[in-house]
Order: sequence, then structure tokens, then C-alpha cells
Amino acid sequence: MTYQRTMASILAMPPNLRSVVLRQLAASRPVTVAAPISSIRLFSSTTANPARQRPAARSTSRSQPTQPGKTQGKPAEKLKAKQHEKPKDKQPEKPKAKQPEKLKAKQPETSKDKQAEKPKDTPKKIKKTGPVEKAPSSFSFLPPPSNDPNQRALPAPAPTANSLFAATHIFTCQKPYFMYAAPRFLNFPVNTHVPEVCILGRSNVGKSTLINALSGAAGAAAGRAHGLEARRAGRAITSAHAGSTKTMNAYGFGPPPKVAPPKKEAEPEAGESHAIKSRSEKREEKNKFNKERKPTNQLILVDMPGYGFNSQAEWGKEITKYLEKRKMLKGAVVLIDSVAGVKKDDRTVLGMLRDAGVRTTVILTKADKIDSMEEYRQGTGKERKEGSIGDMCVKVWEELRKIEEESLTWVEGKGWERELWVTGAGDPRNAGLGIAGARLAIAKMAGLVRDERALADEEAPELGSVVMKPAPTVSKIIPFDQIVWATPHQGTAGSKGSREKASF
Ligand SMILES: Nc1nc2c(ncn2[C@@H]2O[C@H](COP(=O)(O)OP(=O)(O)OP(=O)(O)O)[C@@H](O)[C@H]2O)c(=O)[nH]1
Ligand SMILES: [Mg+2]
Repeated sequence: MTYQRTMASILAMPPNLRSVVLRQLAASRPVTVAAPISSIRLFSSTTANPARQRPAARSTSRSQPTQPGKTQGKPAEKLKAKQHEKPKDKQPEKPKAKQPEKLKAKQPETSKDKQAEKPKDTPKKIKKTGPVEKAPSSFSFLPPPSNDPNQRALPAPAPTANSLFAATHIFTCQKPYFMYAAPRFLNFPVNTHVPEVCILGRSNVGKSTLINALSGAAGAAAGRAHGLEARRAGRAITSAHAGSTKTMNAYGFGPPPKVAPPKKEAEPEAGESHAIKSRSEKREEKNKFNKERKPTNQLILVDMPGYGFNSQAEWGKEITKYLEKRKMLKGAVVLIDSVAGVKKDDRTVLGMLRDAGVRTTVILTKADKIDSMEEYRQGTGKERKEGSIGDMCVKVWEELRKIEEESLTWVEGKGWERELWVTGAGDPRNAGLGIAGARLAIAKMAGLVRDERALADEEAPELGSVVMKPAPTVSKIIPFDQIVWATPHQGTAGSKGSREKASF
């Protein structure tokens, strides 16, 4: 109130006196008096003036009227302090602490330390692993002559590079193709052109692993193919548990064979009434032809479910049908475990092959579980329990000779191959032990590759020929190149009720 009264009295003064009084007041009380006056002037005089930019000044003057020195001094001090701090604290830190350390630490590491590390590490690695022994890619044994007193298995002469190369090319020129899985014989698609070889053996003997190794999968990878990824890559699924393969799975190898386009049947001449076919006959013929698809590969391998432990009850029936009726079956590969040897189930299956007249080759698997490579080659390596791999071969020949006694056609060198092939398909240390040899054995049986070795008592089949199994009716040689795609299927697969009797 006093303030308003003084102001009113000042305003009532004459203008000359008023200005003098105001100057004196301003000199004596600079802040407390001047501030309210300026504010009054501002609010009264401004209409559209953007004087709101100044409330900070007003607020400071109003809120801290009693400490003018502090309000003015503080920001100034802070600014000064900040300006001085920055250059002092940061600039000297960079060159001293960070940059030189990094440079010193990095540059010499890349150039000098790495060079210095190499010679230190390499000898350590060599010491740990030792020199890697190269596994023989082909490894097989032949029976001794009957007059040999020792009766020891003879290491077979190595196949020629040409034959090994030709066989390897079929299996590795392109990735394998998983064609189909047939739970029963009736599920097999018709095949009248592509040679087929089936892989038989007890559960867990290494059938699927061998198929993978044939296509070029290295050691551990061949024995550890699981899931969809393996399936997409055309690999056979493997497992350490017996009974993993439950259907008859077909894998295609090599490029599609060159086959002639289907030939059109000659038009029946006028007057030849017997040449005219009914509609139903024509439809049936057409269906028969359509059943067979164009071949996708040069060779088909059929991975069979294992027999013995954990095998399927239906196995015997379906496999017997396949062995007896499959038209393009050129042979069977029976796998026998190098350590376990020939078991009762193996004898039964060899008997089935004999009865069906299917050409048979025996391959010993898991040979890496027996002794060293050098002893393998010599046939003298001692197996953990029973003997060397050579001794195992002798036992296998004895078994085969017993089984052949009941047959006239399925005999040594004709029904079954004398040469026993040794492999270690799933060996993680020596990938590919005997695999090239196994490829040759299979391709030879399929009639796709000629074995160029001059085996004393066995005639090598001609290149590109297919030796038909010694079945009672068919026993002729059909050159593969002469196989004509258009040949209509002769079986009775299409007719109702007779499918069981049909050969595909
Ligand atoms: N060390 C070694 N292990 C092998 C070899 N071959 C296969 N194996 C292993 O034996 C196990 C069985 O292999 P598979 O190929 O699945 O056997 P399979 O005969 O197909 O078995 P089923 O499908 O059950 O009939 C896997 O764990 C493989 O890694 C081999 O040559 N050496
Ligand atoms: Mg299997």
C-alpha cells in the first residue's frame, strides 16, 4: 500500500520534479524500485509485443530479489568453469590415454605377432594328431587256390585307375536323388530300363552309411545323416540305433540314361481285322505305358530295412517278392560286419538270394574297427576278438560255399562274386576306406562299368553290358545302349487281381 501511495504522489508531481525524484530513487534503490516500474510499463504499453521472452529475467529478479549478486554470478562462473574444463580435461586425454595405446596394441599384432604365432602353433598340431595315414580307396581279397596249404585270403590286385574313375564318376558326378520310399513291393514304381542294385544286411551293419559314402559323403558325415536337410541332399538317414530304415528306399545315381523316344506302332493295314483293338484294350495299353516315368538316373540303389534285431516282421515277405519279381534287379550287395561276421540271419538271406537267382556281392563293413591300415592291406591285422580281416574273409567264403551247394546256377564266380570288398564307410578318421572299390563292385554288377583287371579264372563282362540274373527263363546279355524306352511293359501289372504276380 505504501508503495502505491508513493507512486501516486510521484505521478501527481509536475513533470520536471517527477523526473528528478525518480532519478534519485533509481540511484538509491536500483533493483527494488526499477523492476516494478519496468514491469508496469511493459504490461501496460505492450499489446502485440512479444515481451514474453523476458519472463526469465523477471522471474529471477522477483524470486531472488534479495540475492542479486548470486543470480548474476552463478551462470557466469559455471560457464567459465565449463569452458576451462573442456579443453583441459579432454584434449590432453586423447593423445595420451586412448589413441597411442590402441595403435600400439593393434598394429604390431597384425603384422608381427601373427607371423610369430604361426611357427609356434604348427608343430603343436603335428605333435597332437600325428601324420594322417591315407586310407586305401579300394580294398579287396580273393580266396586262395585250393592247393594252398596256408589257406589265407589273398589281397586282390588293385583295380585299374580307369575302372575306378568310371565307377566313381557314376556315383559322384551329381548329387544323389532320393526317388521314393516303398513300404511294400506293390508300391514300387514300374521300372523296365534302369539297372537296380539292392543293399541288404543286418540292422545297424551300415547300409545307409555306405550309400552316403558312395555318393561322396566323408566318413563321419556319411554315418551322421539326419533330418530333412539330409533328405533334401539325397542322403540316406542313418542312426546308431538299429532299425532306423523302415521302408525300401530308392536312390538314383548318375545322369539320366540316353533312351530312344517312344516308337509309334505301325498303322494296321486294311483287311487286317485282328489288328483292330477295342477301346478298352487301347486304354489299358496307354495306362501301362504311362505308369513308367522317364528315367531320371543311370543307376538305382535300394536301401533295404535291416533284418535281425529290431527289424520288421513283414520284412521277409516283401523282400522275397522284390528279389523274385523285380525285373531290373541286377544284383544284391550283402553287407557283413567285419567284427561280428556271418550270422544266422545272413545265412537265411544268402539262401533267399540263391533261390531267387540274384547275383550277389559281399562287402565287409566297419573295417576301421580292426587294427591298422597296413595290417589291413597285408591281411594280417589282428581283430579284437577273433582274428584278422583276412581270416574273416575265409569264414565268409566257407559260408557262401555251404549255401551254394544246393544250387546249380548260383555258384562261385557266377551266382556270387569271389572277390570280397572291405570298407569303413563311417570311419571318422579315414574317410573313404575302400569306397572306390565298393563303387566299382556295384557298377560292375549293374553292367555299367568293366573291371579291367585280368582275373585269372573269371571273364570280365563287356563294357556297357548287363548280365541278367540266371533265372530259369531269361539268361541273356542285353547291351545297355540298346535298351529302348518305347518297349511296352510285358508284365500284367495293370490287370486287376494279378498285381501280386506282376514283375515291375
Ligand atoms: N566306425 C564305423 N561306423 C560305422 C560304419 N558304417 C556305419 N557306421 C555306424 O553304424 C551306425 C549304423 O549305421 P546305419 O548306416 O544307420 O546302419 P543301417 O544298416 O542302415 O541300419 P538300419 O537302417 O537300422 O538297418 C551309425 O551310427 C554309423 O555311424 C563304419 O564303416 N565304421
Ligand atoms: Mg539304414
